[in-house]
Parts: sequence; structure tokens; C-alpha cells
Amino acid sequence: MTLLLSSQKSLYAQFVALLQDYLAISKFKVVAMLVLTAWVGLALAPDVGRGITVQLISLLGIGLLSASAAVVNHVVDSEIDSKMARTRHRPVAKGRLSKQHALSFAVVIGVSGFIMLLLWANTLTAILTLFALVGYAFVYTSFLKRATPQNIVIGGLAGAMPPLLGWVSETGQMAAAPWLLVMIIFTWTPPHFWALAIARKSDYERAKIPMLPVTHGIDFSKTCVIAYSVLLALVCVLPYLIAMSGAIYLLASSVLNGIFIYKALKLKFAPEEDTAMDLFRFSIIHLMLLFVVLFIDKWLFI
Ligand code: HEM
Ligand SMILES: CC(C)=CCC/C(C)=C/CC/C(C)=C/COP(=O)(O)OP(=O)(O)O
Repeated sequence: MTLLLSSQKSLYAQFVALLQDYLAISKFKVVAMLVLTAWVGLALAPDVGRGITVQLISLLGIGLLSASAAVVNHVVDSEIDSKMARTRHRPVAKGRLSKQHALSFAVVIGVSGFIMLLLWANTLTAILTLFALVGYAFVYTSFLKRATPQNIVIGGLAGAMPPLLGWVSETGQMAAAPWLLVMIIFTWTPPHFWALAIARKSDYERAKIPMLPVTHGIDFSKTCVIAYSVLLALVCVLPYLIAMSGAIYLLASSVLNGIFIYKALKLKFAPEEDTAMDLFRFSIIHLMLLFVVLFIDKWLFI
């Protein structure tokens, strides 16, 4: 009896460990944030009377294609990942999951997501989301990441697409307004990533990846972080200027961007041991709150 219970327990533990590995290769937390930004894009689009179920399936489709791209990233980057302290315990890099298993998983969730978008959103959303997948999984991961320190500036467009994808899933058409939300994430990505790359420079050096702090030094990278933080603050005013968002959004985004710029300045002029990682962590809270406020401003205060 004890033997049966303990073997059931170990089976359960194995199942949980496997689930954790599949969630890890899907970059679950990043995908959750991407889906949040897609949801806000969807919520800010003109109301065309689609039901909540169809909207949720559209978001699920975007999430599944994003996760599929993340899995391909884990497969393509497994050799690089195994050289970096931050990533060497990842399931594919460590060999706990084979590349074949991971790729089959990517194909299953990718095809499912694409079909969901075709059937419950529209062809334009399905195609644009596929472009974003190719942009991240192949253009950024297989090529740009190893080729140029501007890798994440150009590659960042793929991760910035979800608000547009959410909007188009509602309307079936492109519009100028969601591009402003894309621009916000596009401008946010470099300081988000370079803060981490500054803290993890030796990792990227060891893996021979030409991230900005490796090729141009930490001091220049910190200047770029400040420049993009200021640009981000300016871009964040645009939704207010075109009356897409109101005063609540303007106030909250100004506070968030003020803190962002303060932390970027601190990183350059008065750094402490944890300042770069502190900015990286804050960038995630910043983007999450910014998009939550975009939603609140639209639905509670207009
Ligand atoms: C090319 C663009 C981007 C690059 C290079 C990048 C890079 C990174 C890296 C290296 C990490 C650390 C992952 C780890 O701890 O193992 C990270 C974490 C994170 N990123 Fe980004 N990122 C990008 C775009 C985005 C976008 C567009 C979003 C969401 C809209 C996002 C949201 C997050 C979140 C939520 C985390 C924390 C994940 C966790 O705690 O597990 N990132 N990013
Ligand atoms: C369909 C769609 C919207 C696709 C976008 C998918 C996606 C997961 C974008 C996030 C970008 C990201 C986490 C980049 C880090 O990659 P990295 O290889 O530089 O970081 P790592 O070293 O942590 O793997």
C-alpha cells in the first residue's frame, strides 16, 4: 500500500515536473503579458458586437502562436542557452526535453492557434500573428540575435504586435490607433532588455552574442537606456493626444514614465549593485500597469 502510494506520488511529481518544463519553454509569463496587451488592443477597438467567447478564443489563438514562437526560440537557442548562467537549466538546453518533442509541441500549439484565429477571428489576424511568430522565432532568434547589437530593436517589433493583433481580431481591419500601442511596446523593449543585458553582460560574452553592452560597452548602453526611456515617455503621450485615452491614463503613464526615467538616470549616474536588475524588473511592472490603466481609463472613466 505504502509502495503504491509512493509510486503514485512519484508519478504525480513527474507529471508536475513535465508540465513545468512545457510551461517554461512556452515562456508562460512573457506570453501572459503579450496576451494582456492583445486584450487591451481588443478592448480599445470599436465595439462590433462580437461575443465574449469569440474574443477569448481569439486571445487564446494569439497566446498559442506566441507560445509556439517561444518554444522554437528554446530549440534554436539551446546551445547558446547552455552556455549562459541564466538559461543553462532550461529544459531543452539541459536535455530534459528533446528538440523533437519541443518542436512537435510548437507545431501542435501553433497550428491550433492559427486555426482558432482563422475560424473565430479573421484571416488578417491569423496572417499578422503568423508574421509575428516568424519575426520572433526565425528572423530574431535565428538571425538578428547573432548578427547585430540592434537585434532587439528590430526584433522587438514582433513582441510589440499583440495590441494590433487584438484590435484587428475585433474589426478585421488595420487602423492607425493600435499602431500607437505597438509603438509604446516597441520603444519600451530596448530599455527592458538592455537593463538585463547590462546585468548579464558576461553571460552574453561567454555565448558570443553581440548584445549592445558586449559590443559597445556598459556606459554607452546605459546612455541608450536613458534615450529610449525619454522616447518612451514621449510616445506614451500620443494616445492622449489623439483622444484615444483620457486624463487618468495621462496622469498614470506620466508617473510610471517618470519612475522609469529616474531609474534609468540612476543606472547611469549613481548605480548600486542591483540597479540594472531593478530597472529590468520595474520595466515589466511598468508595462503591465500601463496597459491596465489604458483599459481602466477607457472603460471606467470615459
Ligand atoms: C525582442 C524583444 C524582447 C527581448 C529581447 C526580451 C528579453 C527578455 C529576457 C532576456 C527576459 C528574461 C527571461 C528570463 O528570466 O529567463 C525577459 C523577461 C520578461 N519579458 Fe521580455 N523581452 C522582449 C520583449 C518582451 C515583450 C514584448 C514583453 C511583453 C509585452 C516582454 C515581457 C517580459 C516578461 C513579463 C518577462 C518576465 C518573465 C519571467 O519572469 O519569467 N518581453 N525578457
Ligand atoms: C506571435 C507573437 C506575438 C510572437 C512573439 C513571441 C514572443 C514570445 C516574444 C517575446 C520576446 C522575448 C521574450 C524575447 C527574448 O528572447 P531571447 O532569446 O533574447 O531571450 P532568452 O535568452 O531569455 O531566451
